[in-house]
Amino acid sequence: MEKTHETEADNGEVKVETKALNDGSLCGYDSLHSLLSANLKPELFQEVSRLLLGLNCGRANDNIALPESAYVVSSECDFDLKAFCFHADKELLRAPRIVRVGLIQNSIALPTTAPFLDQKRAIYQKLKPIIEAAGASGVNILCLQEAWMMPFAFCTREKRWCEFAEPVDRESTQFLQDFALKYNMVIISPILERDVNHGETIWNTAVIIGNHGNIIGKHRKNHIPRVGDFNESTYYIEGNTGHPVFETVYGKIAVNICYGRHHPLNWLAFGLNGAEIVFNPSATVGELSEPMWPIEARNAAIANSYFVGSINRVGTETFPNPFTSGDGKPQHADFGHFYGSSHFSAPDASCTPSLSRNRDGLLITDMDLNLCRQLKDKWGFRMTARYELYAELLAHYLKPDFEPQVISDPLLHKKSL
Ligand SMILES: NC(=O)NCCC(=O)O
Repeated sequence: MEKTHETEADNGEVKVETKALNDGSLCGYDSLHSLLSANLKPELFQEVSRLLLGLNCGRANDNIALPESAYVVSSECDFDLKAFCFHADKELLRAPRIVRVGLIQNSIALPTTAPFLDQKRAIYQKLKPIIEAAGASGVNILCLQEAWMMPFAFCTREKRWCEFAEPVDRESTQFLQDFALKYNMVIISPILERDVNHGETIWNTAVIIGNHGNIIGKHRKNHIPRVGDFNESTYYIEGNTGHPVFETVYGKIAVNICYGRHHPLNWLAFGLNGAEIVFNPSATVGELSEPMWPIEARNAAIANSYFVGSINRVGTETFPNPFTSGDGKPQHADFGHFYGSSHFSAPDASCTPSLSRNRDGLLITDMDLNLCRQLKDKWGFRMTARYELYAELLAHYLKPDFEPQVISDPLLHKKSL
């Protein structure tokens, strides 16, 4: 990381100096938004924001005020707290359907060398005030990050980390059920699942806890990465739960876990099943995916006329034994920096500024779900999608004798004069 400073020499020449920073910030700023806002003239920043964040009902996202107690907790417990609002047009025949949605990003609480039970308990302790702040702020639906109850140890390929896996009705779910009940809140809890009834198998799973503290259901990660240090297929395989949409008292929600965000058909399937908000709990690092991060979520929200809540871990998790990435590069003991930057994208192409790149955080956003149908009516993506064309292509593609439809230039191999 580097921080830039402008200095003026005696001859009036402006020199830009850079200073190395290793705190996970962007040149000393906690997000791209704050970097731009601090360095651009207001009229330029407004224009850049218009394109970078889009406009919602013709204007920039409004901030919303939260109870004072939430700000006090965020400063005492040192987590980023931001709150915004997506509006929809007023309709004559339907009342607004406004829900308050929260995303939590966090680093682990103890070194990965600490006893496992201590690590688990410390994460619970760390999350408690953040979840309480969400509840006290009236959050209706809250989503945590991928495998929130453990370090993201899947880079190591060591099987001892499987000990963190739990059946869906166990400790981590019980911990969250109390908050769901206390705050009348739906909670999405992405965990490492152990399915005892199916031979103790392990899955990357999101548990959906209803506002009565009940378990509504679960969804298992559909697409498992084999990229860089993301050696997750050493631990679990592709999910077998399809693309469920969970109808909750606050709206229809679905979960596209991390690497699934690179698969447009995965996003589409949740949309076809009627999702109004799709959460993307993730664990991903700067070097691998940061330029993709804001684009994929925003594109999914636009293409499928739903809201997307993107959550990423924060910080660097260092493991006791070094590992390699199979790319000839030196062995190392961490994934790199999990860059946080959790945010919401809306179907009208607008999105909120992101949470910090290097601090724990809670992002709260009000959204009028009427916006989903309004965008369907406006752009008609569902009506113009030509699904039958693609169904036919895919059916054909899956056959062993498939041949790509390529029309070659008959003069392809003719030498130029
Ligand atoms: N957790 C996970 O699936 N990470 C894969 C890397 C990425 O998709 O950015």
